[in-house]
Amino acid sequence: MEAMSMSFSAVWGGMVAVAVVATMVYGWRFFNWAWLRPKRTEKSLREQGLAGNRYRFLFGDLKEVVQTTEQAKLKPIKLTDNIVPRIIPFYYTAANTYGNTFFTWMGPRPLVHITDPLLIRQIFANYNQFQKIRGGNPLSKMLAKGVVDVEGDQWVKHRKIINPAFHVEKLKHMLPAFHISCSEMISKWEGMTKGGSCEVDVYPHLQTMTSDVISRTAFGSSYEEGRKIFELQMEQAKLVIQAAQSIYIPGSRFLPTKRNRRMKAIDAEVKSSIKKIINKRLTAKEKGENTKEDLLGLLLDSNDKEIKQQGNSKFGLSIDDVIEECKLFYFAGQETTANLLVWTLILLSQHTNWQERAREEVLRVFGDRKPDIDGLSHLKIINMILHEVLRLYPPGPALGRMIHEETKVGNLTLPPGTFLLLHLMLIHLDANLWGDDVNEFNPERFAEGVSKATKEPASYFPFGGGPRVCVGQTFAALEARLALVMILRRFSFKLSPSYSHAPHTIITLQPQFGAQLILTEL
Ligand code: HEM
Repeated sequence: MEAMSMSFSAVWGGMVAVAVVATMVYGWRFFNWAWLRPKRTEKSLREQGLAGNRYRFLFGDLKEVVQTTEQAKLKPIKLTDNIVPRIIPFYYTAANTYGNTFFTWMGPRPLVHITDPLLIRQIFANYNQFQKIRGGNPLSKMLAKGVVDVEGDQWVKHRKIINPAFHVEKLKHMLPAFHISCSEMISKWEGMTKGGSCEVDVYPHLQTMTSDVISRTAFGSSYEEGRKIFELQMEQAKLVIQAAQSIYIPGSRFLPTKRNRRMKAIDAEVKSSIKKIINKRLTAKEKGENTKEDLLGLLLDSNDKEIKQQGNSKFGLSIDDVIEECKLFYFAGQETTANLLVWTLILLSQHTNWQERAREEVLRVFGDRKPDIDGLSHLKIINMILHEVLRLYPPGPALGRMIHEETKVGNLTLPPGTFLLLHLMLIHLDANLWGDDVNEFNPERFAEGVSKATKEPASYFPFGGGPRVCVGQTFAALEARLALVMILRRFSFKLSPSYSHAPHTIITLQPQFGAQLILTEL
């Protein structure tokens, strides 16, 4: 009996000892992660001459970034004001305090801010070393994975299969789908103006149009189902942003919170809808039916070709991969193009001389004719205008990267795990690069092309750069040009007195209170 009780207490004692050691190990790891490592990094960055914020336990600058952004969003600004302090108030103040390259803290991670165009070009070129930011809440991935979410050989494989779907030769066949979506929007506006003028918040209309374009071009005849997917993806985007604005506690994605449950339900529904569309398509293909030349069809074809060429299915995408790519097209291609169009209409409302010049060009090139790919590719004034809008209002004002091993960036040596923020917009607004009129809307600066518009040719990055440059760039340019042609031909427009200038970012750069314009039928 005594022996039994002794062995019980020995076991109990052992368990307590294990628990104490485990607590100490995890406690130490946590302390190292949340305090010692960031402090060591801070010391090393300062020793290398880089200025930045003092590290604060666990949250770093996260709370202030959220607070200052919320604060900035409370008030609209004047049309002539610099928009940077409203969009990234915290980083704007830090840049003014510390200079061009500096660091802040994203939780316990150092965030090094880069505003040197040559350095950014190097980072884009070395895409294996400088990868997309990972970590945080794994549920955020539910919005879209696909090609944006892979690195190294996997990225090469995805990109190789996706690229052919976005060749201009293929996009040509999507022009009718662009045209239908755009005509629907124009008809709605005609219904509102009834031959005269009226105030329209054009932003939601442009969003519907660009989502319709993606629904039609991604899934062809199944675009009604595509629309439903789009709505679900929009809801998911809002939930992902909420999740991204808080520190992620490992394992908390499994908790049955309202947000977690909704995110998982949306993900399941989106995946199942896309799977149904794909299965229908595969059955049609097996029967030898003519499958449409939409993004999904092109993706499936390109995938088949790659597998046949390499003789092994591991070189192709799985059906789950294809689903993720389709989800990604909504996310990557819809808001971005809607934002480009909405800022274009806002700027042309202010700068009516450019609106007139653009309209003259449209009437000269097309008259009443249906816009074709040739004409759209030769619109010089419209092209200059779109370049200038993307300079002043890039849909992605800054891009994130991270490093996984000690890496040299310029003359800095950064530790593994460092995040980098590449400030495209700050470069687009740098007077040293663009001249004293940098804050003015002046499409003329692009009259001789992008390379002649700045003192340093590699200073314009609305579509990113290097091998991971936006795959949908020509798609977006074509869609935006066509939409502008159709709008300019039918309406003149100016800002309504009820418009408040309030650019803000929800992943992309948007007008916070909409875009109220007075449309007048021509
Ligand atoms: C005005 C419209 C658009 C802008 C300004 C834009 C901007 C960008 C930027 C800046 C990147 C690079 C991101 C980074 O390096 O971290 C990117 C990547 C990407 N974009 Fe776009 N985009 C637009 C339209 C589109 C469209 C219409 C699609 C597809 C339908 C699309 C699909 C993608 C994809 C798939 C990637 C990831 C490429 C990769 O990682 O290899 N984008 N875009």
